[in-house]
Amino acid sequence: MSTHVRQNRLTIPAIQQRKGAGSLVVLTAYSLPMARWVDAHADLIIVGDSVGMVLYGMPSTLGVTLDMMIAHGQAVMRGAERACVVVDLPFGCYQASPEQAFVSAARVLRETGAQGIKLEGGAEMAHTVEFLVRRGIPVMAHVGLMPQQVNSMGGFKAQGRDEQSATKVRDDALAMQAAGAFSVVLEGIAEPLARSLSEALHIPTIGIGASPACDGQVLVTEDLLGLFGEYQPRFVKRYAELQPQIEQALEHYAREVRSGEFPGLEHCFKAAP
Ligand SMILES: Nc1nc(=O)c2c([nH]1)NC[C@@H]1CN(c3ccc(C(=O)N[C@@H](CCC(=O)O)C(=O)O)cc3)CN21
Ligand SMILES: CC(C)C(=O)C(=O)O
Ligand SMILES: [Mg+2]
Repeated sequence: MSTHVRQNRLTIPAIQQRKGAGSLVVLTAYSLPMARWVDAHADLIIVGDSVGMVLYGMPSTLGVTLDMMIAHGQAVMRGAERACVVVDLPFGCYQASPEQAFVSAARVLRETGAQGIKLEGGAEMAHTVEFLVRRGIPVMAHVGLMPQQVNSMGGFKAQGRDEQSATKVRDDALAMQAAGAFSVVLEGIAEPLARSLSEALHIPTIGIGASPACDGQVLVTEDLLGLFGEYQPRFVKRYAELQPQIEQALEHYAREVRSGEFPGLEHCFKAAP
């Protein structure tokens, strides 16, 4: 029996090779139970820094730390066994230098067992991505609407809607591909731009608010389950409304505790005979 390298998991090269071979299913997860549910259906799981907004109520992703990402990455790795898993590098742990990015990314891979990292940025991050990739760290790029740049963008605003902005997004994506990224997330960009980029690039494009022509699609899992109601970007489709069910169950429990209906004797331990 093999005691090491248990690899019935989709690999990074397998994901990269899926270019043009049917849509990749990508979802986020932050916890063990969500990772188990998602693992049955997704090719790739992203442990997103959106965790800060979805689970911690932060106003943006800027408050998320590397320690938080590692803790959530560990939980997800315990729950997922067949999907490929990549972890977002959070704001401030990779932008300063290629060396800083390497130390952060190495911690993620070493402490979580995830196969790759994702980082936001375009041409300005190309040198860093090349530095990581040449040292054995698979990098997923993320261009277009970059939530970690919310302050300079003045909000979560779609990108690439005019010629100048489209040229910037295109240059960013091409720079990430040239630097060796195995795939690129296209977030919040004009549809025709996402379509033409998906045709132009030889690495798989994963769209969120991008285009059906992307090589894969990603959504924040809580968004599609109706478990996150703070805001609703245009690109979210709700496949379930779980919040009312949770509210009803909790209301029922509270009512039964107050009326004395719960717990029944069947929920209690008998004395020793
Ligand atoms: N739950 C969740 N889902 C996400 O998709 C997500 C996060 N959190 N956190 C990190 C970023 C932030 N994202 C967001 C958040 C809001 C909008 C939004 O409200 N967009 C509006 C207006 C866009 C515009 O002005 O151009 C929209 O209607 O889509 C978009 C992306 C995407 N990411
Ligand atoms: C939506 C995905 C791509 C992401 O970056 C996140 O969840 O943080
Ligand atoms: Mg993210």
